[in-house]
Order: sequence, then structure tokens, then C-alpha cells
Amino acid sequence: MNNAKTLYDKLWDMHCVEVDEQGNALIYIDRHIIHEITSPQAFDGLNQHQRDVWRIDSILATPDHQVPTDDRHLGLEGFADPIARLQVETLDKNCEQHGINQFKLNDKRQGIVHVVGPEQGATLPGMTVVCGDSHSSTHGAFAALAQGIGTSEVEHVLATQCLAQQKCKNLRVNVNGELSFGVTAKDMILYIIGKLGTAGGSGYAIEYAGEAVQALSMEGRLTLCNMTIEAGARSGMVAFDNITAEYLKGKPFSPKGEQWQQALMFWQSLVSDQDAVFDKELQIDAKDIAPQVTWGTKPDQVVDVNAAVPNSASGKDDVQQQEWLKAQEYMGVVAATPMKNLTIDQVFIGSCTNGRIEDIRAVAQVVKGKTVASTIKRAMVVPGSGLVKEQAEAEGLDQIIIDAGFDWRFAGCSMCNAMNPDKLENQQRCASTSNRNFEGRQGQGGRTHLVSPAMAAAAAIEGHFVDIREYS
Ligand SMILES: CC(C)[C@H](C(=O)O)[C@@H](O)C(=O)O
Ligand code: SF4
Repeated sequence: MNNAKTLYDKLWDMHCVEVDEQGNALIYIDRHIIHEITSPQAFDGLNQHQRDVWRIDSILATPDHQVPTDDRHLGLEGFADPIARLQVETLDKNCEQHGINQFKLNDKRQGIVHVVGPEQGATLPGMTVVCGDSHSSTHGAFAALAQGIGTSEVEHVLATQCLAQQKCKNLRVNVNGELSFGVTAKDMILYIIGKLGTAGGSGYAIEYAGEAVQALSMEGRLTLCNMTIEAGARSGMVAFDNITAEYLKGKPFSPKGEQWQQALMFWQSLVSDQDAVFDKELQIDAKDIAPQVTWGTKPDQVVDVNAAVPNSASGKDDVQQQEWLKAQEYMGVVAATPMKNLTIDQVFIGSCTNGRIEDIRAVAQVVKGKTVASTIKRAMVVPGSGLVKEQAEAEGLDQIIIDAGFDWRFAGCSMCNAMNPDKLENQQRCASTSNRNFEGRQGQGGRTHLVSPAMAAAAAIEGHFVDIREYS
């Protein structure tokens, strides 16, 4: 009998507390990250039932979705929206009441939960990580089992440190060979979602593997795992290796001294066994991946930058054809229009997908000595955390970006989902490094095209999409 296990099987087995005959399981949670949107009702529930928080030191909190990004010196007074302010104040109050570690609004470690956790070493290999946020899959890049949960589950984890779950099936996505120059982890994941479809990963935990994945930096792997949820899977992960270890060494929450050595020994085991069997495998050739641009209102409505908006008649069935037509109408695009001909109104660079230091370096490299096109109404770069901002400023990247005509902002989710003042106007077209292009996602009537940071930067300079591989 084959006892070989996948990485997911291993993580599951290590955390499974109990499972009944129907497969209903309880898994133990090691790290719980919270933000201002999905935690207030959870704390209300706890208080109503007079329950305490089970393991306070497993929790890390920071506000991100509703914080304004234009200025911070006013603190809470800088909020124009009283409801947004109340959410952030409520997070403060709950964290104070329960003694929870929070990086508050004016703490330079504040930022988007999925940027802050990794950069602190709060997400470690072998952990189960949850957050009341669908992009919690991001943390799986560290060979962790990470997933988004709902508000009632946030309450359950706060109270019991456990989560009710059914085990998923195993899907491995192998990206073989080497990515072409100028093609990034963002293009890789958009391409994968294009192949899988937005429901293709449903019921699976995805492991990303193959030479092109192994060659990615930790930041690239975070981008990859981040968008797992857009393929319908709750968890995505990458096996542990030296790149993981190097990234975590010396991070504030990482183990130190003798414990670091012990951890390294244990972490080596966080890979799928050689003969582990996956329920499904997808093979991708890295050299087939070109820079990607979405044309529609779902992340799988995506094409190569050199392609055109597809003709709805080529949709696989009636349902898809109707869906494409509707998406094209909303997006104000017409079949057969080359993607490069689409002119852009706004550019948003940031989010938990692409708001890390390597993303900002890539942007600075593209825009250095150039100027944002006069037709662009606004181009903004929003670091994913205060520490990313600080690092970028130490490297002088902010000045390059500002000189090119971009806004340089404070950390937060910003225009990724417009729960704060950063929004698109009706029918404005945006090149965005975020992860969702749903109708109204970046503001009512706004039209989002998902791209990599370098592609967004080049689109800002030219006023339309260009192939970054031919751009200098
Ligand atoms: C507000 C929050 C719950 C939501 C999520 O779960 O993903 C947000 O982060 C998003 O990206 O839409
Ligand atoms: S940056 Fe966007 S996707 Fe990420 S947590 Fe914030 S709103 Fe969600």
C-alpha cells in the first residue's frame, strides 16, 4: 500500500483533532490574523456568550480595508466615512479588551493582513493559518495550510482555536521549465486561472510545483498562492525549500537560536512525498506564458497581451457565450479589439497580490526617467505595508515613482476593493495589480484589467497596454 502523502495530507494530518464517519473534521489553528471588516461580529458573539479568546498569542491584528491611504498624520480624524472609522475603532477596542497584538493605524508595521503576516514571520511553515478574508490562501506559500474563513468561523476559532472542515482533494499544478524574461508570478497565476477556470479548483487544495515555481522568490510564491481563491480553491501551497528558509531567517516572529535549527529540521519534511498521488494534476509549460491581461469581469477571462478581446461566439457553450457578451458590455470592450489598443484612465499598483517590495522595485525600474501619459487621470502606488513603504523609501524608489507622476500612498487595501476613498469613477478603465475584476470591484461602474506590476507601470507611461517584454 502506498503511504506516501502530499504536502496537504501532511499538514492536514498534523492538525486534525477529530474526524467523524462522514468526514466532518476539526482542525487546530496555529495562527489567526484579523482585520476590521470580519472581526466585529465575531467579538460581539463572544461577548454575548461570555466566552474568552482561547489563545491570545495566536492572533495578530491590523486594520487594512477601510483605512484612508492619502494621509496618516490625522490618525482616526483622517477618516471621512464615520462607518469606516467605527470599524477601525472597534478593532482597537476588541484588541485592547482581549490583550491582542495589533499593529494599529499609526504603527509602521500596519498594512494588508496578507502582506503583514509573512513579513513578520507570523506565518511559518507547517502552520494552519486562517483569517476572515478570502485571500488568506496567500500564506500557503510557506508550506502552510492557509485559508479564508467567514465571520462565524472567526468567532469559532477565537473561542476554540479549532475550525470545522471537510478535507479537500489534492490538485497539483506543475509549471515546468523557465518563465520568459518579463513574465512574472502574476502572469503565471492568471494563466493558470485561465486554464482552470474560476471554479476549476473547487473542492481541491492546490500545490504549485515544478521548476518555474521553485525558481520564484517568496514574494512571487505569495502572489501565486494569493489568487488561488480565484480558481475556486480555498488553499494553495508551495513546498518548503531554502528560499522559504532564507526569507524567514531573522523575521520578528521567526524562531531563533536552537529553536531555529529545530524548526529547519522539521520544515524539511514539508514537501509532498515523491510517490504521493494527486487526485488531479495540471501540466503547464512555463515558456507558453506571456504577460497576461484580463478583458472581462472574472479573473479567468484573460488573454495574452498580444491577443484581442475574444469573440463571444468562441465561448464553449451558450452559457459562456452569454457571460462573455455581458462581460464585454460591462467592460466597454468589443470582440477582436487588440488588448494593446485599450486606453487606460487609472492605474492602481498595490494590494495583497502585488504590494510587496519586489513589486515596487519592478515598477520603479519601468518608470524611471519616464512620465505618466497625460491621458491618465490618476496613477497610484500603494505599498502593502508601512514596512514596505519604509523599505521602498530607503531605496529611493518613492522618488522615482513620484517623479514619474504617480501618487505615493500609505499602506492599505486602497483601490483593490474600494472600501475606502480610493475608487474608480463610473466607466473608468483601470490597469490594476490586484486580484479581482468583478463588476464594481474598484468603484461603481469601474472597469478593471488585472495585470502584473511591470505591465501596469508600462500602461501608465504609455496610456494603453504594452508588451513588457518589448518595452524599455
Ligand atoms: C472584505 C473581505 C472580507 C474581502 C475578502 O474576503 O476577500 C476582501 O478582502 C476582498 O478581497 O474582497
Ligand atoms: S488587498 Fe484586496 S484582495 Fe487583498 S485583502 Fe485587501 S481587499 Fe482583499
